[in-house]
Amino acid sequence: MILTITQLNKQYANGVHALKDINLTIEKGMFGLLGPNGAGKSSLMRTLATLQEADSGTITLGEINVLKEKDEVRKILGYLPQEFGVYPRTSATDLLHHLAVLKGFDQKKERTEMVDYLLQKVNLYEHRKKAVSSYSGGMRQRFGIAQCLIGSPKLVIVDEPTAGLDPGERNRFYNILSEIGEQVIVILSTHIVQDVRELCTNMAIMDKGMLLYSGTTDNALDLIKGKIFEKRVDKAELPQYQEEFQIISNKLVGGKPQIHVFSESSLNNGFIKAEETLEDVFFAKLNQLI
Ligand SMILES: Nc1ncnc2c1ncn2[C@@H]1O[C@H](COP(=O)(O)OP(=O)(O)OP(=O)(O)O)[C@@H](O)[C@H]1O
Repeated sequence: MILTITQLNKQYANGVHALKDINLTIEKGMFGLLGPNGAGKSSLMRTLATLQEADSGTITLGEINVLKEKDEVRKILGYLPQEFGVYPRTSATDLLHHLAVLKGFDQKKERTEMVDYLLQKVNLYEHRKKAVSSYSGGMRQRFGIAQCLIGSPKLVIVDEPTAGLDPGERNRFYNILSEIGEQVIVILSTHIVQDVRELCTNMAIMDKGMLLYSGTTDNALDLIKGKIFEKRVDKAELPQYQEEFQIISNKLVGGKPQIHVFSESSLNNGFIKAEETLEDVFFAKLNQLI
């Protein structure tokens, strides 16, 4: 099944043009959608999840016209929004049963098998009787994945799923997601570049409602190959470097700024060639250097 987005536009009543002529084709596997805050990622995700209307354009998922046949989409959609509410004092098992009933699973035996399977899949089976509202952030996100897998969706959308998770929980979450990505389309919307590098073969970069890149993560890295140089500098020297060079990132390493500079030609004076990262591509694209 292939998801095809064509000339998609959305402008909110306050005038913000959140989606500008978006064209994107997404196949089975993990797809990373990267963009800074306000780029339009959630607007796109919500439109795909049939939760809001577009002004113009088309979206097809296999044979389904997503913008028109919303019920058909919902049958094969799993959506994990940025924030999801849970009922207080309701156990994971009860909540999954409740959500499965809402999705039309009215046979208790079949539903119980599915709920148990999902709880095992996300490693929450031993915590199934605890209230979801008492779960840690990571457990809650794993529960979120379980609820979005009810009914074996063909399209899974997860919006900023790893914010606030510690490294161990993030890894567990990654592993579950990439397993799902072997079978269906998974769209991971995030501003965390590392999430995309580790999980996704294909990706897109969005900013201010526009699509700046779509393709493989490897091809994205090729765009800046040999053009990124790094140097550790003193804090006081930073403004001077900012004036002289195209600094695309600036991180503290051992308390000293380490700058990444984009340059078409080789740089000397203490600069060394950096190993290109997706973060460099991201910032180079946002700064319209490539
Ligand atoms: N319902 C709305 N009404 C008006 N403007 C909105 C609405 N939802 C989003 N926006 C605006 O549209 C733009 C895109 O927002 P969106 O939430 O899609 O971006 P995002 O990339 O998901 O950002 P974030 O990571 O912060 O959620 C922003 O400028 C935002 O303020």
